[in-house]
Amino acid sequence: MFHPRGTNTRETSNEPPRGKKISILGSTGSIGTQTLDICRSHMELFTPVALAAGKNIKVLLEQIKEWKPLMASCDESKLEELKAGVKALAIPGYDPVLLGGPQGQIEVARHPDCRTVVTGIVGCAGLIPTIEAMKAGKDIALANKETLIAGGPVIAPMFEQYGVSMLPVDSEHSAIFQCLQGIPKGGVKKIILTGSGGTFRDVPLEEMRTMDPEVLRKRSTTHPNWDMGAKITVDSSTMMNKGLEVIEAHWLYGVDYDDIEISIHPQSIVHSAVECQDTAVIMQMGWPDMRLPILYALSHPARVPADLPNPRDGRDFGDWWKGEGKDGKLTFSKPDLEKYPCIGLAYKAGRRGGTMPAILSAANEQAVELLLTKVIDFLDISVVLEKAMDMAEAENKVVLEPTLEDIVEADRWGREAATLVSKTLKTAA
Ligand SMILES: NC(=O)C1=CN([C@@H]2O[C@H](COP(=O)(O)OP(=O)(O)OC[C@H]3O[C@@H](n4cnc5c(N)ncnc54)[C@H](OP(=O)(O)O)[C@@H]3O)[C@@H](O)[C@H]2O)C=CC1
Ligand SMILES: CC(=O)[C@@H](O)[C@H](O)COP(=O)(O)O
Ligand SMILES: [Mn+2]
Repeated sequence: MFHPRGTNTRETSNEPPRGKKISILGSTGSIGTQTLDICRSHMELFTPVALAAGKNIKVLLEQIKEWKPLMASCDESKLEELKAGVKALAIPGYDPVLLGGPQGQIEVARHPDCRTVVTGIVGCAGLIPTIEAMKAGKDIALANKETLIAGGPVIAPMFEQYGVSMLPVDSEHSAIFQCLQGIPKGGVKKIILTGSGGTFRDVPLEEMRTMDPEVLRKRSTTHPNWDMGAKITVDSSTMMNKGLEVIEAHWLYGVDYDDIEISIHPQSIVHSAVECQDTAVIMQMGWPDMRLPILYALSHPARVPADLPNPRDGRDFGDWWKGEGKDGKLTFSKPDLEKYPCIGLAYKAGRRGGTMPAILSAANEQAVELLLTKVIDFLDISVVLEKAMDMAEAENKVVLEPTLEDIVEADRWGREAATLVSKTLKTAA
């Protein structure tokens, strides 16, 4: 039942890496900028050689000025602006390769000098660059969970085929990976994914139903503990993030859905746990700070010194042990599946397998976009997703042994289905 695949790494030395060259997809986002923070604090260990951004040219140019990567890419519509910006920097002797669009991301992902690609792009847009990176023999430091959730059936066989690893950056999966170090094969019984419960964790469902939809929408883009991009923050509010993480854990660790549990842990101090066959439970703890999982994905198997105080108040993790303030308490409870229907939908999609997770994840990306653009309300999200999954069954859209083309098509169809369903909702209203 438990068979780690992509996390079987080719690293053999416990010594810290020296000058490991990395590419970053989504360098201007939350994960991307924190990866560069880690490079900055560990200059001798990690060197970014290629950066891929979307439309944020201002931040990309600041990064180019600081890091002088050999290659940079951005959205096609911004390429001329990027070229002009780099020219205006007038860095003597510096002449990087500048690219645009999906091909630019692919070239960054498979840059000949890079060893590991940090995938901090958001959504299924990361699928093809990640696959191309693996084909080029690059290790993946995976933040972009949507890629593995949609592409799992195609990506899983590639670990052995190309001899590459996929180490988790997602905090829960990093926690599991850290807990697994030293547990012998066959020693694990169950994975316990912790989740904060999101911004509405203390608001009863009945009250949410009576709240102003604009208030719900605005609040759903805030997180009680983590500072992250908009899409994943909304996913935390619906707890679809945890549902997606169940599917991510299935693919990363080869674990059955029956052996993955979710626990609500409002403090986000325990990042996940592994229950062993002998009933021991091993947890990994730390501040809600992505810099640690990013660092570990890049330094594994070494543990390198780092100074990572709580990003929200600057305290050292040692302060936590003194039981100061609210952090002195750790609580755990079962999720309310009526309040968080997305959890049930994710288990259902995962168990169905094939392209159903790709359909669900794509429909969810679209539903979040429709929420942020005020087309649907927060409580509509799970309704849209359930209807999209039903539609996929009714129209025989689930391919059980998909090719990459089937997954790309499932992604396209899932978005379209969510849009169609959302129109039905509005008409009904
Ligand atoms: N943030 C976090 O703490 C965590 C994030 N993750 C996962 O990491 C991934 C990134 O999340 P996060 O950093 O929060 O997201 P952000 O929204 O902060 O950043 C997304 C990055 O991807 C780029 N981007 C977005 N869409 C596209 C596209 N279609 N093509 C090319 N580039 C694109 C953006 O470019 P630009 O801004 O220049 O337009 C930006 O650099 C997600 O999959 C998320 O689930 C997982 C665990 C924790
Ligand atoms: C930081 C990280 O890994 C996120 O996925 C985080 O876990 C989101 O918080 P929730 O626990 O609320 O989903
Ligand atoms: Mn997570």
